[in-house]
Amino acid sequence: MSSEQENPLQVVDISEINQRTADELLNAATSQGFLFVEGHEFTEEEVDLLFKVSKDFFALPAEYKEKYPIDNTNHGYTNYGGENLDPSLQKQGDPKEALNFCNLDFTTVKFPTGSMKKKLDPKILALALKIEDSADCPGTQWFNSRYQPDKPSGSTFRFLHYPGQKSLNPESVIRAGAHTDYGSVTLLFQQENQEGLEIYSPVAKKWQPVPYVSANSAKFPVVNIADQLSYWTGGILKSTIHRVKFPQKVQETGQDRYSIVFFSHPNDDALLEPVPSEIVRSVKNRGANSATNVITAKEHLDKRLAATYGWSY
Ligand SMILES: O=C(O)CCC(=O)C(=O)O
Ligand SMILES: [Fe+2]
Repeated sequence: MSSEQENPLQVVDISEINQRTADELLNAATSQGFLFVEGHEFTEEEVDLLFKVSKDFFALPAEYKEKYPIDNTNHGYTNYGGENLDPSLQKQGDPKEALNFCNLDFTTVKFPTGSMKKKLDPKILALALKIEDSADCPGTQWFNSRYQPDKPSGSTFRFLHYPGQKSLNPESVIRAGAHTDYGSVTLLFQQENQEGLEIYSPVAKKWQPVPYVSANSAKFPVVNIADQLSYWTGGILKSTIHRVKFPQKVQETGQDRYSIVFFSHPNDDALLEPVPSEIVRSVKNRGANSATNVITAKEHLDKRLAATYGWSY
């Protein structure tokens, strides 16, 4: 494994979906809430191409990019300073720009092989949590039944660009304010020498950098648990707080940071109720287990977006 920095996160090989991999995933998801995955079958070429498309887009003139401003479905372009991920602490928006693709039509997505589809299958989490069968839904299908490709969801694909700065102005040291993600699971690609992502580790109880990690030239994407999975599991799965800093090394090189993120959300109408699992029932008074009014995935997303962008619905 090549990484200059120490890596506080587990690398989980998801090429086989079985009880062993599910248990490894559960271990990472219930401790740091962040992990790396290998055996995912995204090719180097695909990822490099996406970074190129992203770089080309952000290099366009502002007048062009601003023709597609973000709307209240979370789709479109956010200009520099246009998003505040930590409104409780930050007065100004983050020093970054972003392009969101929402309202994605998953019914037209063609998977190249059957095995690829299997690897994107949330069944691994059902196995991990040992979800019980109910009259209308086998336990292994509990998550799948809430991710129906023909139904609307908040799933969002996002390009991010943090322009390089050589300034040591403490005001601009945070590139993305501290936050948790709004969906169920997030997948993130980053590039070498553009570090800066940090988690507030539930294990170490302090900020820890998430290094760029690769092996045999394959990049390992970061996977993190987000709010909705924390609700579904009474807080057992950790929706860990994270932010993007401006590390000294990167300030010295003045390097831009580009990241590519996929926020996976269940169908809008999915209820954030506790999953039928002994593991989840055993935790009392946390997350969805203690909620008197169970909310839907969309209600949760709208609430978070309203705080981030100052929108009202
Ligand atoms: O750019 C990054 O590495 C983090 C982005 C992020 O956390 C987000 O957009 O939710
Ligand atoms: Fe995030």
